[in-house]
Amino acid sequence: MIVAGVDFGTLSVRVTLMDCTTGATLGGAVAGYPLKRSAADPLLGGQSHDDQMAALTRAMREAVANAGIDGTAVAALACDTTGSSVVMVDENLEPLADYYMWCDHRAHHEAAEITALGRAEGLEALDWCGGTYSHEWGYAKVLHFLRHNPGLRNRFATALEHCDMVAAVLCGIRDLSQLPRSICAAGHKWMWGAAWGGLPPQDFLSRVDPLFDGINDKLSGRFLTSDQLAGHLCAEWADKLGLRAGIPIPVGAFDAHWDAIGAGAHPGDITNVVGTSTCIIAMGPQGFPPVPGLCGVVPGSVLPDWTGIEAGQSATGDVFEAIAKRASRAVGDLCAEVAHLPPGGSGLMRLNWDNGDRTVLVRSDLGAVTLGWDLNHSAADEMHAAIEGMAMHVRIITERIEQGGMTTARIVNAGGIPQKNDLLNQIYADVLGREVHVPAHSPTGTGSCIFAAVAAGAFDSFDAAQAVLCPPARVFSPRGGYDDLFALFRDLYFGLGQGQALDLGAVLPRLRAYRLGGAAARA
Ligand SMILES: Nc1ncnc2c1ncn2[C@@H]1O[C@H](COP(=O)(O)OP(=O)(O)O)[C@@H](O)[C@H]1O
Ligand SMILES: O=C(CO)[C@@H](O)[C@@H](O)COP(=O)(O)O
Repeated sequence: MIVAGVDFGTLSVRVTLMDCTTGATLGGAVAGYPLKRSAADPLLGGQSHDDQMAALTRAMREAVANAGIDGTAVAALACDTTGSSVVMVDENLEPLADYYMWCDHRAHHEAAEITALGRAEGLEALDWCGGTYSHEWGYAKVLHFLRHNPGLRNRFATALEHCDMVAAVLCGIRDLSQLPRSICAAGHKWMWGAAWGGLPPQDFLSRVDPLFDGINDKLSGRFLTSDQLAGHLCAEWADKLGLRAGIPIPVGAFDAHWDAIGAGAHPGDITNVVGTSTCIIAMGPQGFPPVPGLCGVVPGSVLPDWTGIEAGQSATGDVFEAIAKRASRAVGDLCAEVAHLPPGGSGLMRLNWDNGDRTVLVRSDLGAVTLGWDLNHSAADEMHAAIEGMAMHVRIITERIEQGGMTTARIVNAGGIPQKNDLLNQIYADVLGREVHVPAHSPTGTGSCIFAAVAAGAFDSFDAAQAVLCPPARVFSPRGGYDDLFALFRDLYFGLGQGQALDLGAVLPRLRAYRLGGAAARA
């Protein structure tokens, strides 16, 4: 049986075709679409629905062609997308404007208003999102749209997450009350929770702004986990994509969540999806509580019977890229220069707040701090400190997840960067004091193939599908040496991050000692 996994990223969509019997990838293709930015409005990150769907058509046809199969042999199709990437539509599901992509940050006032009132009123749903409503999330974007587009308010019928819009369009769903609503998207970005009856109370939203009156009725639909079907491929889109009408399409979800499944993660594992930024995904037991700073905790968001936990770092590869660019060097070259350094050997400690802090401080206003500079430091030293800083930040997040009652089974490094940077994988293992499991080859698209395969009935469990479709793992074993440095990092992370004064006289000599120790170790 052959299935198609579709992964809508920020700049392109990738289609992957896999054989469920052998686990082989038969073919794949990528097609791009523009992310609309504006010098006049630097917070805007827009994208056209038509551009996305045209790219899907191109990528699907190319993938089928290069796999050398007949498109009618594809037995199911599943789509993951970024999020919260939101489109406002009319009653015919026609977009009223471009998507507010996840990286669109125009709605920061609206998010702050939701957070302030939610905290003042002790809104339970907010606790499950980590206690702060983000400017990247759905309700903030809807309110921004309604405030700034008075002429379109009458036509506004509903808003959809990208994964739900794609599924609805492909299935030809027109009845708004039947729209698929991914619990992954609704739970992590729209404060949806079965425990409090679904969306947050309408009267709370109306108190944020009367423009929200009636919004929850408009957000109706079938709120489902991704083991359930959104529907079946409609004739119109079967024709466009060159596939067979009627094949099943499961409810979609976010890319990072399905990346974790594609990388072979199981309940109890913590998966770092390391790319331009990092999404950290875990699956805890049922009953896992809300934990401050984790955004968020959503039963069923990754796998149906487990509690999905999401956390993250606002910039990872972007930080490496910025350091390399300032030195007119390549990231990989700088890493090769410092691959031999022992723990703390650069003598620098870097708090990677270049794009704020998503987890656990939840402060978008922070900027990066690097301590310990002397006249001999190079960009390569800073790169080493940046990788160590990322790893130590991951350890803080891991500890926070464990405070909720999860015992970590394995650390999995997924996403693009672990495929090209073994120094990073090794430092993560050393800092975390645990084995780090890295897929032996890139599993991009494997997650969506797994959800498609289960929808098609090729496997009777996600475990069984992962056993056949996921790549084996390379394992990086911990060499230790980081516990003291991490204790210092943790003091600085919480101290500086929460506005406490810093005793440089106590910190800098310790960093210098690490540098000198490193030099001695090299001699
Ligand atoms: N050798 C490398 N080591 C670490 N990061 C790298 C390396 N080469 C490129 N990068 C960074 O990887 C990021 C892209 O990550 P990737 O996972 O491929 O994409 P995305 O996050 O868009 O899915 C960029 O920020 C880039 O600067
Ligand atoms: O934040 C989420 C999910 O919550 C991601 O969709 C978002 O970071 C997009 O990441 P990518 O650009 O696909 O690496």
